[in-house]
Amino acid sequence: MPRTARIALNRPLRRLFDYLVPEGMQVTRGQRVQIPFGRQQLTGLVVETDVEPPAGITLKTISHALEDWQALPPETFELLSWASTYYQHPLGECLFTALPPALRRGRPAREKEEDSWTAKSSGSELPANAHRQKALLQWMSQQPGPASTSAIIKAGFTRAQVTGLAGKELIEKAQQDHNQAGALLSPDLRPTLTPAQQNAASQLPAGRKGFDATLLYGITGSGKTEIYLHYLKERLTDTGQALVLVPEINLTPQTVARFRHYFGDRIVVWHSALNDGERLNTWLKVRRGQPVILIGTRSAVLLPFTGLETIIVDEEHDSSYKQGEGFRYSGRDLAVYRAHLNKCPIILGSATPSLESYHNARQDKYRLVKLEERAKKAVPPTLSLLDIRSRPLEGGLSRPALNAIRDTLDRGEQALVFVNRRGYAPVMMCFDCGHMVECPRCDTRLTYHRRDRAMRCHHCDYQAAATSHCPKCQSEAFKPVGQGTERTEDTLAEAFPAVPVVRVDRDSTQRKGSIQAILDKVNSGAPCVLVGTQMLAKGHDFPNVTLVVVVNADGGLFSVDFRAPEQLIQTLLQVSGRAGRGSKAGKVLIQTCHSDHPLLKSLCTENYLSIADQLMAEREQGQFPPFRHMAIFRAEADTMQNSLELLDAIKPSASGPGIETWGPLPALIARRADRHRAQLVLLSNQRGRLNAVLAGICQHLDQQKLPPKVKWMVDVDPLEIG
Ligand SMILES: Nc1ncnc2c1ncn2[C@@H]1O[C@H](COP(=O)(O)OP(=O)(O)OP(=O)(O)O)[C@@H](O)[C@H]1O
Ligand SMILES: [Zn+2]
Repeated sequence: MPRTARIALNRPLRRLFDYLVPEGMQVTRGQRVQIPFGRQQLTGLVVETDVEPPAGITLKTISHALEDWQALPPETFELLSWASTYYQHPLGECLFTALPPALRRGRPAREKEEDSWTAKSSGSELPANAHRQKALLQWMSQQPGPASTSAIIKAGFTRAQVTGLAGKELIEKAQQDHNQAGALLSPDLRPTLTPAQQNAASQLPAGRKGFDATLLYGITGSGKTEIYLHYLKERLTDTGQALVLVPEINLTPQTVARFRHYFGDRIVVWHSALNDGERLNTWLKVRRGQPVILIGTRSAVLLPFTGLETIIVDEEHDSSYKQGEGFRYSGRDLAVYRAHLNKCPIILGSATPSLESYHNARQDKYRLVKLEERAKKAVPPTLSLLDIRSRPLEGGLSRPALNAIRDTLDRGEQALVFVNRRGYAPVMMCFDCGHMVECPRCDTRLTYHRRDRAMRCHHCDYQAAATSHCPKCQSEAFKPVGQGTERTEDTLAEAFPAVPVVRVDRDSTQRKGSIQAILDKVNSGAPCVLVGTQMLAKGHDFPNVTLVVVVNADGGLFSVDFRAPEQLIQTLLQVSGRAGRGSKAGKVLIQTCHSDHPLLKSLCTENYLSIADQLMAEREQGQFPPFRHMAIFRAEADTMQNSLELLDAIKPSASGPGIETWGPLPALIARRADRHRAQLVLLSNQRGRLNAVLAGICQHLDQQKLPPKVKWMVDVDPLEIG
């Protein structure tokens, strides 16, 4: 009998393709092959061999194998195929997500040598008309480190300009930067664990064999990173691999530097800022089984480890672990499954654990280890609510808050002001006719960005020039309403002209290297005020920040999303946790119009776990996750009717014993980028049953001929509803 293989393609298709295997070729599951497909040659991945092809079909033959080893080793393959079923995402796309872009395109799996460059001059010696070369030098001087040739070309310059500058010796070749920063620290300079840390560390799994999950609840500033380092030092063998998942790398470069102090070159990083060459090289290192400790964001969980000995997920509650589109996996949850497959321990660490993980700990599925003291001599900050109902505000800040900032600066310390919104103001309103400027493509208002005189939609890419009068009635009583980071920045700059006011949000950190410049300024310790969004809440360790002001805590208090209270508390505690991490005590002022709200009150008096217990009771009462499993079918179409019709049609198959459905209903933002969105929510306490129902509906929808403008997707364990 001729040999056959079943192949997955990088296509959104819930089907696989059978091919003949040429005489003498060895193929195994997970291997890359080149196949004829229509008139093209495509890269495929072998899913099964020696299959029985459907009768009556003439099979084509595999052209060749791209290598004689499996690009996806067995555990990685199994992880992805499990994820494909769990998240109801086509297997081909899941598998290809785990390959670096070069390998997806069928390129050879060989290390890519690439030159990187640093500028040696500002270009003053260049002739006046050498505009592009000057621009390139300027661009290079703004980069955080050496720039690779491909990054330079990606930024719009040419290879000729690079060779030109190199010929004039205005730039020079450099060592690649990504895996260099942070040198090995001599062991006697490493901190010894505090007694509280030692106690926590002693409860971590001793053996290396077998699945074992720990939830490490360590308050902000308790030194969880130090625990991870000691743990790895003790448990990891010289030949083993470790995976450390983090929500963000670029925002907190000091975390990687601390790992390098312990492990030097064994540390490799994986994140979205790597170029294709760096991705391929790192991927190959992991695939070859080199004993790396890989620090990476979400998708690092899909790397082809072959000798994984332990996994750490830092800030495990962070929503960035969940992929928001396409293959909507949770990096944290896949990490847990990966630890199962690898039979290795996993540590999930956070000061504000997700209710999902905490639920697992309460059910004894995870061991709970607590670390409730700050490292060094720091004490947790004191939190208080500042009722702003009848207070005049300047740029969102009340007098007492401004006074507290002044006192902090006068003492030579730093203050951090948290605002939940970037831009200048969330809406522009006419005080004559009441008109509020909306996005023409979405059911949202436009945010006013004063720095670049624009009004932008934060939900689609729409933008318009800002005007000084109402576009509807031409009145000049046309004003910004509400707070954004830019507006608070202006108020602070005016109130404290003698100190730098540093804004940290997606707009101010877009340029490469800007985050580093900001961190350098703050780490110098000189008095300054930081103002920013969420970005400031994440893992930073600024020892001289002693005051945190939350401009408005009320956003999440009355949301329809059942996760909103959990997320609000997590954000407030994380941002509060930036205060008083050094030797000086920290203080947190939370401005609110609801100072008698029980949730905010408990924030000031109770620890996170006891608040989590209360939130958990509410979840249990409403039978929300983690007490039931949730999935959402979303539909998008040119009209709301089309979206609702699609969901109405699947509702009967979604409703059955053991499954509750809500909807279909229009989404909270019903129109987004001119697409009308609706959703159908499914809830069940039987994961298997829910999964089977989802699979049936997906299969059915795949076979439907839908109108061209109608799209659907399924989100399992969604983080956002609405
Ligand atoms: N045993 C120790 N001795 C001295 N300093 C320590 C020790 N452990 C941690 N630190 C210091 O304490 C500070 C806080 O540690 P770390 O950043 O690891 O906290 P964390 O638990 O990750 O906090 P968060 O959750 O708020 O990000 C750091 O500056 C770290 O260097
Ligand atoms: Zn829009």
